Amino acid sequence: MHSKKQISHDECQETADWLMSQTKHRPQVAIICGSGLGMLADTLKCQVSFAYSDIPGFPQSTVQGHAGRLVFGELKEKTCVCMQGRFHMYEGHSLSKTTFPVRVFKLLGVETLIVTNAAGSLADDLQPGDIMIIKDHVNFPGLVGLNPLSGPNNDEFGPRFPAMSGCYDKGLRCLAMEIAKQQGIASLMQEGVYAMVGGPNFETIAEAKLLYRLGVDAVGMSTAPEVVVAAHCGLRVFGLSLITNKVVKSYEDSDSVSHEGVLSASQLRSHTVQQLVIDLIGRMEINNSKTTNNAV
Ligand SMILES: O=P(O)(O)O[C@H]1O[C@H](CO)[C@@H](O)[C@H]1O
Ligand SMILES: Nc1nc2[nH]cnc2c(=O)[nH]1
Repeated sequence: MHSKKQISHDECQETADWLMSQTKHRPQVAIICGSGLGMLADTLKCQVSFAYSDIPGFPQSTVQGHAGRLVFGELKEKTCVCMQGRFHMYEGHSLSKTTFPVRVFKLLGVETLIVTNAAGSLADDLQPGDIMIIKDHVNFPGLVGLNPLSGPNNDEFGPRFPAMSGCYDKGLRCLAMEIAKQQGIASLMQEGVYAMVGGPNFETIAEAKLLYRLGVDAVGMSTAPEVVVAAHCGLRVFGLSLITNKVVKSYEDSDSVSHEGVLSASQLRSHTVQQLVIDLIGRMEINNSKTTNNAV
């Protein structure tokens, strides 16, 4: 399952070329929507969308709440591409497949990647409905060698040993907090550390206690591989976790988490997340110039 075989630069290029032959949109910003957060894609103007099953080389989404569509369009004068549904390691995709879209985005000319996810909170002061700006992550699968960059390095994308110390852009984190204050939602927001675990089961109480002691603020089953690959190829990254549940970390607590609960909690706040992301895209500066906007 976790084959070391990397998807080659040529294979990524083939998919990018196919997409560029199907739409004149040339995205500057890519957005990966977390569980239940796919409605963000519906806000794009002049939309052109593709089912993942129609895109050469693309894996399929198998998780409820991940529609499986790639949507191109305009948002606040910027050209965007939005993944309505991401790929997770636990679905059985290799990590190279899981992160394949990120490299395709790079080849499409994307400069900034926005990742969103639904996550459980460990921090005492993060409640369901809160939004955590990801300032750093712990990539548990990566720490034991389940890393999308394992295998021969693809020098065309980036170096063998990429630094990860600044992988969540500080300027965008500050801008998001400023926007949250202006939108009156600052009380819902704080920065924190996201940990990726392999899933698909949720945490045992002992695992939850361990994560808590390690200083992890929120936990989920995605995002870190995408961010590692994005940082490797020089994309600027911004990440948000929508807190959908408290992780049960006491044997006295009879609460239990479910994916259905995660989806309904994320839908309750999806509009707030949307507004934040829309304004962030509107206010962020992009270095590469826009090549097209009005044609589909
Ligand atoms: O990380 P996203 O895709 O938002 O999804 C989160 O929600 C699912 C569990 O309910 C897991 O896939 C977890 O990673
Ligand atoms: N691992 C994990 N992933 C989640 N995604 C949403 N909530 C959770 C959670 O509590 N744990």
